[in-house]
Amino acid sequence: MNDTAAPPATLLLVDDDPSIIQAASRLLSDFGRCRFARSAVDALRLLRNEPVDLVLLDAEMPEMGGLEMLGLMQNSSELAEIPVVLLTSHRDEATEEAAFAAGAVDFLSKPIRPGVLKARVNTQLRLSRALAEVRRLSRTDTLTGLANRRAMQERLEREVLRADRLRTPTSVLMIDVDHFKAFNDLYGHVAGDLALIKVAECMRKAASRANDFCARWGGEEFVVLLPDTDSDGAMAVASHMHRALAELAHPHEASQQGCLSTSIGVATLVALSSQQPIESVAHSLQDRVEHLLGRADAALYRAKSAGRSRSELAST
Ligand SMILES: Nc1nc2c(ncn2[C@@H]2O[C@H](COP(=O)(O)OP(=O)(O)OP(=O)(O)O)[C@@H](O)[C@H]2O)c(=O)[nH]1
Repeated sequence: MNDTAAPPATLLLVDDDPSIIQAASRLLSDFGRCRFARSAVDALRLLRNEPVDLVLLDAEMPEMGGLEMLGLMQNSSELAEIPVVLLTSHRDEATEEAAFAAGAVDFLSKPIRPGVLKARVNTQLRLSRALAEVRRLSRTDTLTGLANRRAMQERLEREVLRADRLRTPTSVLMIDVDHFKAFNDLYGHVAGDLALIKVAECMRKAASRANDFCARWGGEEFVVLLPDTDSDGAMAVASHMHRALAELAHPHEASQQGCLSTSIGVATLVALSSQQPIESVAHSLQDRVEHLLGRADAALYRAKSAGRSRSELAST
């Protein structure tokens, strides 16, 4: 009944009754790994430390019940998207309604009926995998496989918040392919698409730290986010990008360089000083992200005007 072609899942069983945990983990072992917790507090700790695909949660537990735990999960950005199936010995409509209102994806009454449990778990795992794939696709640029503009916007906002909290600098590169209209006109759109894929590969090579994040911003324009990176570091990454493209030497006879090149605008959000409280930052998160991108864009414009195939650093 379970989806045998699917990758193994991690299920978390939360119940204060060890016999339920034992029975459920035996029934569900075909789906992958079963983790268990005897209380909501232990379950929340585990969820914060390891990835879990589905939670089977007992509604009635001492100290903190399943509904309360579900409420905490729904209010946490890290945990809200993990599907939760609520298990309860109550069969009344009000309990079922309360489970769905609290954010449960399904509801099962005890005693557990093995066939029904397996079927419901199978359905929820398939749904959550499909949803994860939709989410991934909605954040990916299909041509280059890089993140898309929407994913970069979200990441930028998260990164600016993180940088404020940790008082670290953050930089962005705004990258635009030089004379790309002429490239398309000369070599055709298919060759143009292939060139964009090559540019994306060079970008990945140049911005290679684990937290560096590259996205296609639109058309032949890209943005790279460099967490924990000051302007010197960002200019160094920009140089790596120019070098990677020079080594690639992809012909572009309509450009003065003779090969594919980019112009880059670099902007850095300087770290808050230790005396500056986070609350003193006057502008909204969106305004700060826009301002940072605006500075990178203005620097990119200067790089284009100064002859292309170069980087310019935005003043702070
Ligand atoms: N092949 C291809 N071309 C694209 C894609 N997206 C945008 N373009 C083309 O990129 C070109 C961008 O042209 P412009 O904005 O005039 O800039 P440019 O020719 O690169 O000139 P500079 O930026 O000033 O160096 C346009 O011809 C777009 O059609 C794409 O996905 N594939």
